[in-house]
Order: sequence, then structure tokens, then C-alpha cells
Amino acid sequence: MVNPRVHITKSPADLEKFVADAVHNVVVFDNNPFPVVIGVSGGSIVPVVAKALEPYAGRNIRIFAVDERLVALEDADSNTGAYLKLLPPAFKDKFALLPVDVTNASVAATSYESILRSWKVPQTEGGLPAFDLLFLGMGPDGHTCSLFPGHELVKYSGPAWVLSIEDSPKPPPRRITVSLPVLLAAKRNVLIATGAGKAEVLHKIIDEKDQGYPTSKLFSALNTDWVLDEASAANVANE
Ligand SMILES: O=C(O)[C@H](O)[C@@H](O)[C@H](O)[C@H](O)COP(=O)(O)O
Repeated sequence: MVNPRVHITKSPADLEKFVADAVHNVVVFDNNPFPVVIGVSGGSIVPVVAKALEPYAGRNIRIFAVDERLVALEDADSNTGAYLKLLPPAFKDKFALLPVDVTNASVAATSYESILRSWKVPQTEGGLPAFDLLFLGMGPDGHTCSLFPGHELVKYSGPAWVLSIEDSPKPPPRRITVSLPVLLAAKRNVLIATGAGKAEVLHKIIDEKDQGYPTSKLFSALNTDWVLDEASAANVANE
């Protein structure tokens, strides 16, 4: 049986529509008095996610980079900066902005987390934030956010929402990232993995149920949609 959480898009327009619908559904059908809180990752998903967010400048939304590099906002490596370059100026007030002093990763993680807490994001019984929607990417090694295979951060199960990392194998090395339990606590994750470089890892996770990758747990969880393209789905039987 085809897994209903695996979506093999047929074209870039098809993928854009999936992402746009995900944002639309959470923004338009939300009737809470609180802001809709959306988490975003960096990498190749930035343009498609920015395009999906763009129509909602007038809405009560807040956006949090669930994986951020410890660089200034103007730096080409800043994920938040990459989104802001593509979005209208009104979005600057919607993003959590890293503290100006970005030299200490663990201080940055604590103060970035305090921004999310100040938004009064709903929490699970276990005290983790329940993001309305998270957009995640995935590397060919099965990492997501800055949760890399074999790294101790993948095993973290404590109360902190945002963790610091000084030795990311993907440059730049100094970053902050939400924890895996935070990803599992989100109301919905949309994990976008495109391109032939991700075909093998997707086959392992989806078909072989390989538990060895940071993203494997998201496959077993019911809160994640896997959005592929034909190149990344080339080895996926999805049966
Ligand atoms: O800031 C980052 O580096 C990301 O949050 C990271 O987790 C990214 O999403 C994956 O590495 C996939 O990146 P690509 O889509 O560019 O392959």
C-alpha cells in the first residue's frame, strides 16, 4: 500500500503547490487568538517556502528558523537572512532574530529559545513547543536541521528546545538547532527532499525502514509529510 505521507511531486510547480497549500491551511483555518507559529529550515527549500509565505504579510504569523547558522543576518550563510532577502520588508517583524552577539553558541541557543517562549507557543504535556507547521530539509546523509547522523545532539531528550552545535559537518560549523523531540512534538512537519543525491537515503528510510538516520524517527511519527520529486523518489518503491 502506498504510504499516504509520501508525496512524489511531478514538477516544481506541483511541489510549490504542496508547500503553498500547507501554509494556506495553517494560516487561513487557524482560529486561535495567538499567532500561527511556523518553523523553517535552510538549504534548497528556502525559495519555495519563502514563496509560500509571501501572501501572508498581513497575517498574525511568527516564523522561527529551526536551524540557524551563527552568523550576522546580512551574512550569505544566515538562514533567516536568506528568507528576508526574498520576502517583503514586513516579514522582518515576524521572524525571530538571533541576538546581535552571536559569538557564544550556547548563549545564542538560550536567547533564541526565549524568543519562541515569549510567543506563547502552545506546549505539549512534556513542555515542548507544538509548532503549527515546520518545514524541514534533509541532507543526503539523512540529517535534518543540524541533527547529523552519529552526533550526540541526535540523542538529546532533555527539556531544552534549542541546542547549540559547534562542529556541524555541514558548514558553517557553529549553529543552533531545535532538538529531535521538538520536531516530533510539532503539529505537522513538511520534510522536502529533492534531487538524485537523496534517492538512496530515502529508499533506506521509506522502503527499508532503516532506523539509523536522524530523520528515521520522523518517518515512524505520524506528523510528517515527505515531499519528494521524481529524482529523489527514483529508488523509492513506496509500497
Ligand atoms: O541550514 C541548514 O543547513 C539546513 O537547515 C539543513 O538541515 C538543510 O535543510 C539540509 O542540509 C538540506 O539542505 P539542501 O536542501 O540544500 O540539500
